[in-house]
Amino acid sequence: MHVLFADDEEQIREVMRRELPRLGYRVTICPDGLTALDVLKRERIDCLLVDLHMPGLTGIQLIEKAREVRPEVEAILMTANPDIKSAMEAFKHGTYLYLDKPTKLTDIATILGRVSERREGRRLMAALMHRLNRAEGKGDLIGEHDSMKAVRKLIGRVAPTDSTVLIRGETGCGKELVARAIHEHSLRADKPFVAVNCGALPETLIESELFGHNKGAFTGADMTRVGLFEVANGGTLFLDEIGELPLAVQAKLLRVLETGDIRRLGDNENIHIDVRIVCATHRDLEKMVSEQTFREDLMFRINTFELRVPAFRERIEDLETLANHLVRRHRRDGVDGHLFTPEAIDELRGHQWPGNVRELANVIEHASVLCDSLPIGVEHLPAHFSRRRLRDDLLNAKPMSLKEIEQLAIDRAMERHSGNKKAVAEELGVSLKTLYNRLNEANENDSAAA
Ligand SMILES: Nc1ncnc2c1ncn2[C@@H]1O[C@H](COP(=O)(O)OP(=O)(O)OP(=O)(O)O)[C@@H](O)[C@H]1O
Repeated sequence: MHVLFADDEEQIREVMRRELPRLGYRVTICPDGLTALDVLKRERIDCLLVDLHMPGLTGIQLIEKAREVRPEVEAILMTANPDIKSAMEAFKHGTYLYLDKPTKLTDIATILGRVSERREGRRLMAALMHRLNRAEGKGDLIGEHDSMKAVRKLIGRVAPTDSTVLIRGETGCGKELVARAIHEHSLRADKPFVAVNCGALPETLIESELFGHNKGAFTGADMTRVGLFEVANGGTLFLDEIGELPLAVQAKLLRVLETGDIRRLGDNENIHIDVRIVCATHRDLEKMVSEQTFREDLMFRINTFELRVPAFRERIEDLETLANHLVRRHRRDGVDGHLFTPEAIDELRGHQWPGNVRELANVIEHASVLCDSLPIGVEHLPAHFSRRRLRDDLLNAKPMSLKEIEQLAIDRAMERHSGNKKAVAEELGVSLKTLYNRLNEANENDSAAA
């Protein structure tokens, strides 16, 4: 970390010149604010450690100007005459700490250590966001089918309100993506979007995950933990698979939705939170209400606005656009031109997609790994696609002899592996010699027939 230290007191400058490098930091020392600003314009400074009163430019003015040149720079202000007014002004310009002078070297070492960790945390966060965007895409809802246009229109309507939204649809059809889009188009877009899968946590954990707990609240609670409602404060909490929520937690959730207050496990105090709730389910909540496994009052509270995401097979016309989008998520190389052969698109279009777009995303990931250079062909798709095609061929064909069926299996495998006989023999479980014999026989039969 490169630290810029600015102070008009020579003695303290000398101490810092000697001690900061010992703590492992690169350091530039300046006698006043103007010189410091000059350095800031030329060098990549990570952290400012500056005196408040300096000739030319005060510490606060320096921090304010520094934001224009290096918005990400960390700033610590020191003063021998602290007062609330200057402290508030300093914090307004994003000062991290306001310190009383003289400050002990050990304290400066601790504070710089914290700043360094904070910077690392930010870097890690940026890297994770980058990976997340690569893995999940930027959250664009792809699809030009009328049903998807209608979904986008509804998102545009409901997003700017604070209404609770219930998203319905089969598993993998894009409910979380819709929830994210609602958040991104809302007035809360710059606040957190927190997603929790209510079905993925055991009943004992879900409550503390949502509401948090105090140290000692239950066996194993060895430290206080903030719940996801608090993490999402100001933003949106997406409760996926809401139908999986145990009845006891449903009652607590209803209370939170009605009062806006949560209480950590083991705590007596209420905490007021401002969170927009978006829920999703693939279950039939009405049926669950009649079976008394889902609270009717909670259902009425969460379905203020309902949005149904159509199953992928109902908008299969979007397959090619979606498939292209998903390939781009995985490939770093040139992704222009034809990404799929027409045969591969036909294969994909013929599938029923019970796992919806998630299933397509998995198939595309599989194909992307196998395909060295685009376009993706039938041979890159998972084996069940060609088995399905073989089965369809057999079902639709007129009666065939065993020999003809064998020949069809060989033809399909040859297509799949682009004529690579070793791979074909392996897949069909025969030796290379047997495969050559069968191919020769087929050629002889073809010539005889001609
Ligand atoms: N319209 C779409 N455009 C682009 N990608 C999509 C679309 N729909 C779904 N996906 C992708 O498909 C995958 C599954 O989507 P998502 O997680 O939103 O589905 P879900 O309905 O919430 O699933 P589950 O019911 O299992 O929670 C994700 O990788 C998502 O990015």
